[in-house]
Amino acid sequence: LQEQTPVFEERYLRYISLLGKGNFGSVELCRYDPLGDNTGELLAVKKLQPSKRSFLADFTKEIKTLSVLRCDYIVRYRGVSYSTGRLSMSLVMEYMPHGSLSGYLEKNASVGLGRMLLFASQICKGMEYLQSKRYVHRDLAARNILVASDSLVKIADFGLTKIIPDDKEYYRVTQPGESPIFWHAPESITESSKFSHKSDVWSLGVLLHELFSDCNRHQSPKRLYMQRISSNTQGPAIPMQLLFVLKDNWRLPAPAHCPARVYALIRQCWAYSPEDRPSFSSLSDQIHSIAQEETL
Ligand SMILES: C[C@H](Nc1nc(-c2c[nH]c3ncc(Cl)cc23)ncc1F)C(=O)NCC(F)(F)F
Repeated sequence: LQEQTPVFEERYLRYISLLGKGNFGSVELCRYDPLGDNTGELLAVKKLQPSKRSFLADFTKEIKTLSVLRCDYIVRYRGVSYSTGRLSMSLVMEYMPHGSLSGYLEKNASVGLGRMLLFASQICKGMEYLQSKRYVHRDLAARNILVASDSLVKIADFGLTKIIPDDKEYYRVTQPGESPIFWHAPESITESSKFSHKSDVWSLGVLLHELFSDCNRHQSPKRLYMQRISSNTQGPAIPMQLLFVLKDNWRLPAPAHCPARVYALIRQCWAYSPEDRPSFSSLSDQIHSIAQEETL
């Protein structure tokens, strides 16, 4: 890791509570309190479960990914903490007091159109920045957006992020883990498992659908897709059934109370062929003009 990686001494990281679990380990709320007087700052510490070597390699890659990112709309990396005892390391990030966007919207159903569009444009700007670094997030979903304040959200969870090689326009995944296929573009679901900035645009469309459904789990992408592909399919049939309805040009229906112009924008993100999908900067512009019209 680069020498400028700040190191937080484990002995001053005081555990407060568990923020959440992932298949890698867990994220804990800690206070970094070297003075021992509770004046230290709150931090989110991602602890890797003591596990297989591959996890450590991926973890180090995630740390390298995050450490070069400097953007107001991306969760801020703070450094690392080494635990001598367990010979493992933790990733230290800024703590976002309002938690994930999905949790926030379930708690605050009164988020108006103006703020929804503000959140959408912030996520687009964060994705524009990621694209400028040739990063493909690959796991864009409301559960992976964090809420800093009532007017600021940030993209988080770079565990699946890949860098597109300079000579290519996409990244091909060899070992797709348990992928969130209901957020994946068709070309990422088929055997080719291709991921690009345009497949991130597809996932952003699904994220906007969640946003304008207030992340209501009864209208979640997974629930709606499973209803459509007749929920009696189990196992391997699901990706194929999903591809079938997408090829047949079926898409998630407009969420209740979703303005027609917003749903039209979401549908652009779900163009079957990647090159027909808009760029993040075009999406930002369109969201901006919708915000001006709709909130007049
Ligand atoms: C496993 C962890 N899960 C959770 N994290 C938090 C959280 C609150 N505040 C936070 N501040 C900084 C961080 Cl990194 C997480 C949180 N809240 C609920 C969770 F279930 C996680 O990383 N989730 C991915 C993402 F960060 F994108 F939401």
